[in-house]
Amino acid sequence: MTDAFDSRRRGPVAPLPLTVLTGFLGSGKTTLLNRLVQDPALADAAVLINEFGEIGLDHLLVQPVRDGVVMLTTGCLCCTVRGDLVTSLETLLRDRDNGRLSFDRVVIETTGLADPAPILHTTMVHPYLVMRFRLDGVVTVVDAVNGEATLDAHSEAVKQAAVADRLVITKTDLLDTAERRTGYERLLARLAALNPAAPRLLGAEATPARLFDCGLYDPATKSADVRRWLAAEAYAPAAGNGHAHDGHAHGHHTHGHHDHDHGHYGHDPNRHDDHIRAFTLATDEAVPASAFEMFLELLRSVHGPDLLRLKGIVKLSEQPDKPMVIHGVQHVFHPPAQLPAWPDDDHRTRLVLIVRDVAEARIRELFNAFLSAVGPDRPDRTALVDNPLVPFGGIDR
Ligand SMILES: Nc1nc2c(ncn2[C@@H]2O[C@H](COP(=O)(O)OP(=O)(O)OP(=O)(O)O)[C@@H](O)[C@H]2O)c(=O)[nH]1
Repeated sequence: MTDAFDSRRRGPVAPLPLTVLTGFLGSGKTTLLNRLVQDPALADAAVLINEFGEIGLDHLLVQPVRDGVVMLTTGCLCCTVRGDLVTSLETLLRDRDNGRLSFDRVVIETTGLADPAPILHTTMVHPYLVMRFRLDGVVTVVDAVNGEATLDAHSEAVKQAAVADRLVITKTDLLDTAERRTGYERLLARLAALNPAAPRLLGAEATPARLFDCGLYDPATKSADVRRWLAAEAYAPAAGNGHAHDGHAHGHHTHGHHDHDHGHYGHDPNRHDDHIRAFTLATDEAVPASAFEMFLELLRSVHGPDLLRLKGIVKLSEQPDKPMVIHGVQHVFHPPAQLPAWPDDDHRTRLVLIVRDVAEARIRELFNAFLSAVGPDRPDRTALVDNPLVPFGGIDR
């Protein structure tokens, strides 16, 4: 069957949660997966890996199901990626639809050097896959000992940390010298600044319960848990719009309480993480759908690759009681979802952004311009979009 409808249930099939597991070369992804696949909590999962060999499944009493797919005694399916990822996912879905395989979630392990964004794009942009999967979250593995050096040397590693919903810290057992422990403290502070909202889980804390279901929908309540998903409180205060949060990291699973100073620490001006900013925008004001769409379009077209992550809940003028939830990774946006009601008493538009090499003030100004909260020295919305002489004026870097 090749459409999104399951004839047995006569209706659209609920999209399957998809988790992307990323992390730098040697950070411990395979070791983590090896532990996870043995957990009965992954009995309903299909895990896509590059090679069975890497994960050393031999001792787990595997049962080959078909070429490239084995089932562990726990019920977890391990599948090697054959050809490209899209083909592998389509084949898996076909097998599931035909009752040949049974799974209710998918985990994809990326190769260490990979920028996770293309994988997210693949599943969020593909016209069929986007109907069948919903992004549950990005899990990024970071090595406690080598993590700092890796962040220094590789901008991809910084990006992997910045787009994560969960950070798993491995190799803390190797923090046996004062020097390593100090380096580790610095690493934690850097991760907190790069990605304030992502819980940092140490080795054994990285259980399926904490790694999965970090998407918008809470499977326990079958409703959207916007507060948890957005975690806006974890970000630095949303200064400048009068609706600032207090900016403290939410306490659970975080280790050490570090001030979020937007990455303005350290002495090396070329540090990759100094290029990353994480912040929130918030407002009470409702925004017309067309204006908000245009705001996103401008963000996307001008800052696309540098817009690492954007999540938000938006109060539209047309339907202020039914907020819209948006979710984007770089220039790709998940189809927006409309909620039947506000999930709690906080009825403000809140956007959380993680960007690279874009001044926070620029995006804040653009946002305010679209809200028509025009300052004397700022272009208003009309000037931004209607003035042919100043195309996209005022939103350069
Ligand atoms: N001491 C210690 N070693 C670990 C830990 N996690 C992983 N390792 C070791 O680190 C090395 C790399 O781990 P892998 O799990 O292969 O890392 P990976 O991210 O899959 O590596 P690539 O597939 O090369 O990207 C292996 O030798 C592991 O045994 C840990 O928590 N503590």
